[in-house]
Amino acid sequence: MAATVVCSSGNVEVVCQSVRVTSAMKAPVCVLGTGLIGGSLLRAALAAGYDGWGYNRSAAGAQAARADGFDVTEDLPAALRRAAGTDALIVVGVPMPAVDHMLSAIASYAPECVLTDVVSVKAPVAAAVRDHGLADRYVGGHPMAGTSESGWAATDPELFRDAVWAVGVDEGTRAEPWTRVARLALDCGSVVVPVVAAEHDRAVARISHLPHVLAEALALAGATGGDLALGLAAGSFRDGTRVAGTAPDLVRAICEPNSAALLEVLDETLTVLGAARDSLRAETSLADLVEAGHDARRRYESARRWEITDTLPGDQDWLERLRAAGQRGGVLTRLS
Ligand SMILES: NC(=O)c1ccc[n+]([C@@H]2O[C@H](COP(=O)([O-])OP(=O)(O)OC[C@H]3O[C@@H](n4cnc5c(N)ncnc54)[C@H](O)[C@@H]3O)[C@@H](O)[C@H]2O)c1
Ligand SMILES: O=C(O)C(=O)C[C@]1(C(=O)O)C=C[C@@H](O)C=C1
Repeated sequence: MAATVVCSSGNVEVVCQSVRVTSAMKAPVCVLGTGLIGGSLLRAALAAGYDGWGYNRSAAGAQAARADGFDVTEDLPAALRRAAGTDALIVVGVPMPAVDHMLSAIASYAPECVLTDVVSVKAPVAAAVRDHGLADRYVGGHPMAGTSESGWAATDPELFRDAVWAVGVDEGTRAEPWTRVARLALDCGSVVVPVVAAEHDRAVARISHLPHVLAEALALAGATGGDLALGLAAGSFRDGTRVAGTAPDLVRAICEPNSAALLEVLDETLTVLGAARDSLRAETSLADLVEAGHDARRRYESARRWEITDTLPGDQDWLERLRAAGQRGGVLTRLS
């Protein structure tokens, strides 16, 4: 059934006609790592009519998913053998340090399946995929959604609703696997931003990795103020430190593989903070920082994405055209 869908969340607002999709078009998903993101993806895909199963390294994690009625095993070769020789789409849902292990297993047990991932950095995953000889079947992915919680207990099939989901348009990407990954993102309720790995990594250093580092620093500043400071803390401290509640190992796995881009934006930010410090020391005004920051926040709030309607995977020059559209704020909201 075709329906009008309005997707609206923060700076994402698009109106689209959904397309007729039958369950026969939906090849199964095999999710490696059923924590917050992989587990939410498995649940969202099943809710959208996909078949699917998962792997979790811990018996307790797999058991928790099974208790909720999901088909999750702690046997990685078994999960992959089940995908081998089928049209299953493999989704790598683990943190960056565990990616190499997943790719080795994929190369051994399911060498022909199309694969994607949800990892927060894209160039390091793409390099690992090349090292394992899997590049022709890989399309990078990154759902821009999450919480500070971890593990199966935190999963939510609605996590990706109205989110943006970055899908890689790097040199050599093939149309058929790209379409499958983009369709999964759309079926999970997201809109798709086409982006090349290096540009993705520079962008997320600014809007995700720097905020994680600043949240840690802000949490420290508050805690150093002792009981009184923490007792007085209200909205600004709560919002600014929210992601410091994320598991430390995961924050490191998100930020450290993107160190070059993160260093660049950290240096920029230190310069801005240094100027604020100099102003306060000289007892002059904070106006420069505050007015520029206020304008920047308004730009974010009023930014509107637009729907890409003139390019589909497989069209002539589709990779270049999708890439250019993504850079200009375009999103794909449907695939025919
Ligand atoms: N948390 C977020 O907000 C967020 C958002 C978008 C993308 N991501 C990315 O998604 C991926 C998963 O993060 P998450 O938030 O779901 O974390 P999580 O801790 O909730 O889940 C991680 C999963 O990976 C598994 N895992 C970890 N190390 C492993 C290893 N060595 N071998 C096998 N399995 C292993 C864990 O058992 C768990 O199932 C990461 O790459 C992260 O960068 C996270
Ligand atoms: O909302 C959160 O809790 C998140 O941390 C999600 C968030 C982010 O916005 O920075 C974290 C890491 C990602 O790779 C993508 C999204």
